[in-house]
Amino acid sequence: MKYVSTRGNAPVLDFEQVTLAGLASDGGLYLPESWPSFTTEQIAALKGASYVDTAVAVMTPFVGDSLTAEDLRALCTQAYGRFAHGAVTPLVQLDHQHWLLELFHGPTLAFKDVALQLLGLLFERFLSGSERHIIVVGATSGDTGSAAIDALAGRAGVDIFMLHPKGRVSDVQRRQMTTVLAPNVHNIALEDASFDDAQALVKAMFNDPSFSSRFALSAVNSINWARLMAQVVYYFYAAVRLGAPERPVAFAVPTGNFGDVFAGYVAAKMGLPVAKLIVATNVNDILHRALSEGDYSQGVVVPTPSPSMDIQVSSNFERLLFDLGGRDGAALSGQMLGFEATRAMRLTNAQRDGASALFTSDRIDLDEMSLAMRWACEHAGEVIDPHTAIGLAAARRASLPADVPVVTLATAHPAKFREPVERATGVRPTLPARIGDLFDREERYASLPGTFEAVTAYIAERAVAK
Ligand SMILES: Cc1ncc(COP(=O)(O)O)c(C=O)c1O
Ligand SMILES: N[C@@H](CCOP(=O)(O)O)C(=O)O
Repeated sequence: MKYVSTRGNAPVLDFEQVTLAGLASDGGLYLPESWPSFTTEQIAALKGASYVDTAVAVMTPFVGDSLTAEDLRALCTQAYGRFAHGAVTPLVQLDHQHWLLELFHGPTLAFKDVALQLLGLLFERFLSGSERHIIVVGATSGDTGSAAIDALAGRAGVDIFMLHPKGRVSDVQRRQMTTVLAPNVHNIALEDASFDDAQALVKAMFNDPSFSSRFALSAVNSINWARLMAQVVYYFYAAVRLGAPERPVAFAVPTGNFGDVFAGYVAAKMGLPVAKLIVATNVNDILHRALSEGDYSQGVVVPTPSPSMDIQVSSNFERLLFDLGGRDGAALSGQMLGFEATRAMRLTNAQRDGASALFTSDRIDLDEMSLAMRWACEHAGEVIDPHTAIGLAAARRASLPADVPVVTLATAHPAKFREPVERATGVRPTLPARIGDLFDREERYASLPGTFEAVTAYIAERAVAK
């Protein structure tokens, strides 16, 4: 499998290269040069398959020659062996039509672990036997940071610099990052910044030749293709359990950077019968406006009780626009450069029509989010986190035929967001025993102004050069 950049002007790479590269050198994002396709029989053969078996089957076409089948299986077995549930991503039924797909049974209690546990092992595998030392730079609104740090802490050949917006992640999320004291982990709290500012700084580091030529930069955000590839798996795993390939299934996805729901789009392109992908946003609703009105214009980020979705520039939307716009790198590059200059763009008719065939969207406000948490607790006995609640609220409001199962992606454990959960439901979720002492652990992080100069100077002082 070969990978091409959305902006059409970067080298074509194989899977190993694309995993280590992260962002494309032309500022674009990599994606496969064509979508692998599964027949109905191949999907039916996944019935009863374990999570690891499903993962191997779904990811094999993407890894190409970079890993043998045995290697891929061994890495998946190791990555998913750390999950606290035997099904890895279990389904829980809420009522006759609605299910939760619990993606938070990994080490750091959010869906990010599904991909990042594997990505950490892929980095190790691809770096082993070489002298290379990679510098991972990442941005987090709370969950990617802890999952990436857990996956990379103490690994040889890697340093990780993780930027989070100071005061805009939950206390549990912050401590899950800042209490990891391994020498290769560097947490940076950006003062007066949003996640979007942090993400823009990360992209600027890749795009700045004088900085990026000094270090072997790599990415753990969903700009890295390998992240999305691993997330495609649970769409297959869930849909097959609910009747695919004979019965189409809809998914409601709490959305911010558009990575998780883009993985659903990839699953559909591969032949999985997906009835609808419901993109659920909080009041930071750039994606809802883009999908419902064609208006992709950046608003001011409003802090909410679902901080991981407080995002107004959704990196992976570029991948969708590229694919829907006929994969014209030059045209997409022009569209994205226009957005970068004016912070606004209109979707083309082809992009809008293409998106509306599969996607629908909704914007969920604070009251609707709390009501969904209360409904899940009172009617199904499930305590859910604010992000999941946004997905569930949109799922319950979507108009879908009654015979289509609707799966809401449960993206985080409620204990990561104890205050809003307790306010809505009266239940204060407890931290799982393995991190029960989180609030007794020592924290370490640097507070920096959110400027390119301050952050790159800090990294350059500590990072191993090429
Ligand atoms: C708990 C949680 N839910 C939903 C999202 C949104 O996912 P995505 O950014 O892939 O759209 C995030 C952050 O990515 C998250 O951490
Ligand atoms: N919600 C994320 C934001 C970054 O998203 P990513 O999927 O691109 O890594 C977070 O929790 O950090």
